[in-house]
Amino acid sequence: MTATKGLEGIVAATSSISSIVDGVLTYRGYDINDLALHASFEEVAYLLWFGKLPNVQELYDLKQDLDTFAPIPQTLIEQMKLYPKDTNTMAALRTAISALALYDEEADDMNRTINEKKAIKLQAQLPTIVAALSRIRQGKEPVQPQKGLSIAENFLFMLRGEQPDETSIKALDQALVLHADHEFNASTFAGRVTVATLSDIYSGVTSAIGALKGPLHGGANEAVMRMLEKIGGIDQVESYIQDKLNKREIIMGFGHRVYKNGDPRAKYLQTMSRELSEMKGNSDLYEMSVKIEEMVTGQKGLKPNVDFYSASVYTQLGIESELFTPIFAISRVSGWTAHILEQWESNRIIRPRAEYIGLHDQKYISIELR
Ligand SMILES: CC(=O)SCCNC(=O)CCNC(=O)[C@H](O)C(C)(C)COP(=O)(O)OP(=O)(O)OC[C@H]1O[C@@H](n2cnc3c(N)ncnc32)[C@H](O)[C@@H]1OP(=O)(O)O
Ligand SMILES: O=C([O-])CC(=O)C(=O)O
Repeated sequence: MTATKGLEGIVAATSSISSIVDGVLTYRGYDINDLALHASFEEVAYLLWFGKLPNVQELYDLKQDLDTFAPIPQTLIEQMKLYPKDTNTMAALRTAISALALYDEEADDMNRTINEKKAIKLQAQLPTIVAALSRIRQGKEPVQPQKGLSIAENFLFMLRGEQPDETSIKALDQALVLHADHEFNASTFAGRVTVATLSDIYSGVTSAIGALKGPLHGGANEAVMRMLEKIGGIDQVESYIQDKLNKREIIMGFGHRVYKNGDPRAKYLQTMSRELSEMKGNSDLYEMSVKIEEMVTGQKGLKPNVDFYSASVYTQLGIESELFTPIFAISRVSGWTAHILEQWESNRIIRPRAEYIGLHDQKYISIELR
């Protein structure tokens, strides 16, 4: 038995949800480029769960369900108010999603239709929870979700407490489409491992949130923003990045386990970042990001991943950096739950082996003699 560090190149299972072949990302066989330009996030979520794009009636029904499920229990809101105000938002989200299970009488029901309903429920409630966490942290009352809005619009509405502008809604909706699924990424794999023991969907999503939080995965978008803040301005980019490159330190938002010639999602976020900077008449963040990319790609050949330009996009949408990774979760919960449902379709517990490299033939010595 020989281990492969980080399971690189290991095919862990089959899946029909998304694929990355020769750098091309598809959801259920649809090219991400097509979906990014034409599909709404709700259509994409439906596609991931049910394997086909919805027709008008199916999309209408899904939106009705999302509207019905979007409010969260008042008791959960009261609990969230007791979380420390300066806590990490992903840690708070992980706790809240775990707690949400306690208010769902069907949490442990393994019926397929009921689990599909729970997937839609989680998708509907995650944005409500993230917006509520943000407002509570700022000492404000959470805003109730409004019926008839898209997930992107409703989230921005609950966050800001006022109707968002069309540009912000469009940008966020496209970002949600781009982040929805990505075959066996770390958080999806964590979710699948959890539910393969026949544990419940909330446990699977809680595990996935825990894995997404890390800066080598979803947490990188927040880390990119922290780096941009630390650099401070275009004139400091060169010395800061050069120093990191010389020290062979990790630069957040670059590199990828699967894409070696660039992440197909990054260009949309870059375009979005540029367009927002042109609209706002302030291109500082965008120009800093471009300069960083020139240096990192130029010297190391590493390309920006989905997290790099999302940082400047979300900041220009007026969203605080603590919400960047939770927004990733708002999108990815569609993929996580689709994978959980797929895992159960032909389940087997996920239990690989370890290559033992520890000591051998140790003899027990009683405690007084150690
Ligand atoms: C949604 C997402 O999860 S996208 C990824 C988000 N994560 C980040 O942006 C964090 C920064 N990036 C990284 O840490 C890595 O590129 C990962 C975690 C994404 C992928 O990790 P791996 O597949 O294990 O990359 P791996 O270590 O094989 O990289 C190859 C080489 O490039 C280097 N490298 C990879 N990414 C970076 C980076 N961002 N900055 C500097 N060097 C890097 C590695 O140090 C390694 O160098 P070496 O061969 O001299 O040891
Ligand atoms: O696939 C990965 O390893 C990480 C990633 O880009 C994602 O989850 O979107």
